[in-house]
Amino acid sequence: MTTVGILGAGGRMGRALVAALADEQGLTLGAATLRPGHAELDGDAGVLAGVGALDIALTDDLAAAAAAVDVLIDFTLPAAFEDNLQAAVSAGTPIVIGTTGLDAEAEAALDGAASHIPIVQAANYSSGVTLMRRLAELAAGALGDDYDVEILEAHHRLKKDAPSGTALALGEAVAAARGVNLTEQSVRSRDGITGERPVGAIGFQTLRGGDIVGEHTVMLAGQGERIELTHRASSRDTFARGALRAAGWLVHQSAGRFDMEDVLGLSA
Ligand SMILES: NC(=O)c1ccc[n+]([C@@H]2O[C@H](COP(=O)([O-])OP(=O)(O)OC[C@H]3O[C@@H](n4cnc5c(N)ncnc54)[C@H](O)[C@@H]3O)[C@@H](O)[C@H]2O)c1
Ligand SMILES: O=C(O)C1=N[C@H](C(=O)O)CCC1
Repeated sequence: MTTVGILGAGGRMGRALVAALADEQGLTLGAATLRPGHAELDGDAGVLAGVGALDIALTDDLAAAAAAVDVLIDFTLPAAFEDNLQAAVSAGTPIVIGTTGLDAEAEAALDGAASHIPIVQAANYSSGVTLMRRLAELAAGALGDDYDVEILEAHHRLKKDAPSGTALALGEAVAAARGVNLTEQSVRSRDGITGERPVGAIGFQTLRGGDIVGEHTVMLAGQGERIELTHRASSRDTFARGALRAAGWLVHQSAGRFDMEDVLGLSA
């Protein structure tokens, strides 16, 4: 049995992961952390997740949690990321990263850590979005600059980062297909007299409201037609199941940096 440590077990995704683990074959909850000062510290992780007692106490002792399990899963916040990664490296424990909104410094830290431990990172652990990235790459490469790409995303009102990590990953797929740099081609807002749309721009539109779990559309608009690739997540369980699948796969890998395409066997 593979033991899993959930970092940020009090969050929306943390609770979804603990709940999904309760009926997952071959994986079991081994540790669950909360941020220091959290009101539920020392409580039971299963009770907080709404699936009944699992006999795993919620802790803020990151080092002990990392040392106690076979694999860690991090869906927290960028501010917690550095400590989480350092704890994984110090304990030699593989880690699955779901946290989005990471900056260039955090990405560089990931590169360094990947020479010590196996790491999977994905902005979206659903199989559907993993396939959609491939479809977006194929469509953008085939259609070229005559088709304007706009990436639309919608999430719940509590989401803290924008555009979503998934939208940016879809943008990277389009940029790779076109052989351009995403940062140089991105248009993230429009207001006032913007002028005509630059050829080759990759636009991002962000919507926030209510309890929307996560929706993404890649629109490729040409003359007289447009294609729209859309993914709608209706439950966080789809992200949680994907991350658990990644965790089960990661414990059999050597040190290195992987993504969800590697986990699903879609890598070229
Ligand atoms: N990759 C994916 O498939 C996917 C899916 C959903 C969400 N996400 C991302 O996961 C992250 C979390 O999303 P969420 O909706 O669960 O947010 P959330 O705000 O509900 O949860 C984040 C949790 O992290 C906790 N936290 C902060 N610092 C901590 C620390 N030092 N130790 C332990 N816990 C700490 C917070 O207290 C909070 O409970 C976001 O970055 C989000 O974009 C990724
Ligand atoms: O709820 C969130 O936050 C989500 N974040 C990920 C992202 O930023 O792409 C995945 C979808 C849900």
